[in-house]
Amino acid sequence: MPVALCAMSHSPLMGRNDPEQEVIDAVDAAFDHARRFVADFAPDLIVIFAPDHYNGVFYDLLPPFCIGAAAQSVGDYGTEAGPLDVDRDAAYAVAREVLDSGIDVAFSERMHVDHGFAQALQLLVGSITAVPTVPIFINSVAEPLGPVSRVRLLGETVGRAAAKLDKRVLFVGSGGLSHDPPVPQFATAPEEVRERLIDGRNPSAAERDAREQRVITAGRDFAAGTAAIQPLNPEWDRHLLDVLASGDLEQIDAWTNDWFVEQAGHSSHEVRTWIAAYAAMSAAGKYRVTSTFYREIHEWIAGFGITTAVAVDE
Ligand SMILES: O=C(O)/C=C/c1cccc(O)c1O
Ligand SMILES: [Fe+2]
Repeated sequence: MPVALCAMSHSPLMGRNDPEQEVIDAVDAAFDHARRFVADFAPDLIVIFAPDHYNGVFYDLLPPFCIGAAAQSVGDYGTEAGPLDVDRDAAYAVAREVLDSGIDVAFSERMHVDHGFAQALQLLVGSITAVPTVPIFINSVAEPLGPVSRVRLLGETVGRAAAKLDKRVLFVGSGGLSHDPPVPQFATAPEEVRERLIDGRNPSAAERDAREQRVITAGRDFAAGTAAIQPLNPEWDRHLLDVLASGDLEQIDAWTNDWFVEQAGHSSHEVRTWIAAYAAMSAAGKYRVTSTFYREIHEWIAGFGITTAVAVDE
């Protein structure tokens, strides 16, 4: 059955700490294009790969990957809260295929997700319930991380499983590109923050607000050039976009996790979601990137990209 792809950066600072109007207009136009692309494709199912930012997944039990058969959005940064419309049968089918292929994916009947999933679904299809989904969490934040080659293999297997579903499947990757927002690192966090990283579910409204305000302020400082945040790396971002568009994804296997951080910041690991989505596309054969948007947006602490791709009939 037909497959298509939309990979996009997210940033919860959108609408809260905005760049100049010309940039907003350009992003809006790119999202309009992506929305038309998705509407024209008319997916029966969205398989979405996204990270979490210590809102749904914590160090009390931290899998590299998790497929949700049911999922609940926490509604951080004003994103839509509540249950996603998860296609449970499809989630089980995908999980079986992934496990059969030897990839030890975790599985959840109550996955908690944050803006990584919700913002992408809201921007592309209007809501977290507009189209049935299979949500797939990819740890991109909490070290230690496995090699990126495993993400590519996960994506390929998910793509093979999706091809057997007899549905029109849109693969979405949500995250990246180069960026290093102040998401805490367990290794360097003070004790009270560590406790939150281990078991931080259901923060009070005041706790959530304080945390979000800290990131919004960091975005303002970054745009003003006064934040101690690793710079964006547009050259690295464009190289990644070129590699993904080339279809030669195996070259990514040689990239080390340290290299991602050196080049593009800790949260550049979020491009794992793009790599998985493109690898899923590759399982159906050759693909062609049909649109690419890229801007450095300091206000949103993001090398900000949006791409779409279609399968090529051979
Ligand atoms: O506050 C967080 O949890 C994350 C914020 C953020 C900021 C900019 C880009 C991103 O991908 C983010 O997740
Ligand atoms: Fe993120």
